[in-house]
Amino acid sequence: MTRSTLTTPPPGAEPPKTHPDGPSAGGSLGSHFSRCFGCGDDHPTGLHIAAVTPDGASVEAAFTVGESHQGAPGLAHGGVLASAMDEVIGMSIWLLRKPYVTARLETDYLLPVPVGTTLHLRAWCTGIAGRKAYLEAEGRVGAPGGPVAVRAAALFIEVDMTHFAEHGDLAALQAEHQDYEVNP
Ligand SMILES: CCCCCCCCCCCCCCCC(=O)SCCNC(=O)CCNC(=O)[C@H](O)C(C)(C)COP(=O)(O)OP(=O)(O)OC[C@H]1O[C@@H](n2cnc3c(N)ncnc32)[C@H](O)[C@@H]1OP(=O)(O)O
Repeated sequence: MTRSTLTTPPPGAEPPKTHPDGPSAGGSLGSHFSRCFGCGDDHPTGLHIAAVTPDGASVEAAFTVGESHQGAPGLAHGGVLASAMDEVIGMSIWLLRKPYVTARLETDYLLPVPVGTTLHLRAWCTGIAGRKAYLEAEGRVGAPGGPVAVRAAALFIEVDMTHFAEHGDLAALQAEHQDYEVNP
């Protein structure tokens, strides 16, 4: 991965501490929002990514590139692949049960990905420094051990729930996150 210094954990970064309320090893993560483009079951044209955590610390998902994901004829659009990376990275940091948002996403495209290909996605956190979380992801062709087609590195920033209330749709947030108080 040709990641930049901005997505590389600084000296002294700590390993992530997963939350006891998060899924245990082998568990599925579920969707964080039903209309999310990446994972929402109710999104009509979304990616519908469903992930599991093999170890409670990283996430894995399979994503099959469809007709609606094309850029060049018959080949996946790079922005769609970056979205899939962003989604699994976001899922992996959600294991900490703290709200984070993407601040920076770097993507390496190593192989063309034809329509019909199933990418085996994996994401994990490489360190936490204050509000900053450093994360990586990869997409492998055809099998979990297949050739790497896409790699990503990201910087996510921890926010509080008011971020979503102030900038987003508070009613939709409350409808699906009753367990969170916006102003505790
Ligand atoms: C519905 C409810 C769900 C609940 C939760 C569940 C979520 C469960 C999974 C989600 C799965 C979805 C996966 C997709 C995730 C998305 O797509 S999120 C959507 C896309 N991202 C955004 O909309 C974020 C937009 N940006 C912002 O809101 C603000 O810029 C940020 C990122 C919150 C930072 O603003 P801020 O809080 O004012 O912080 P700021 O002081 O500017 O920066 C803090 C530090 O980070 C650094 N930094 C900030 N931005 C950058 C950058 N781009 N590059 C490098 N460094 C940066 C700063 O330099 C600063 O460093 P230090 O000076 O401390 O060393």
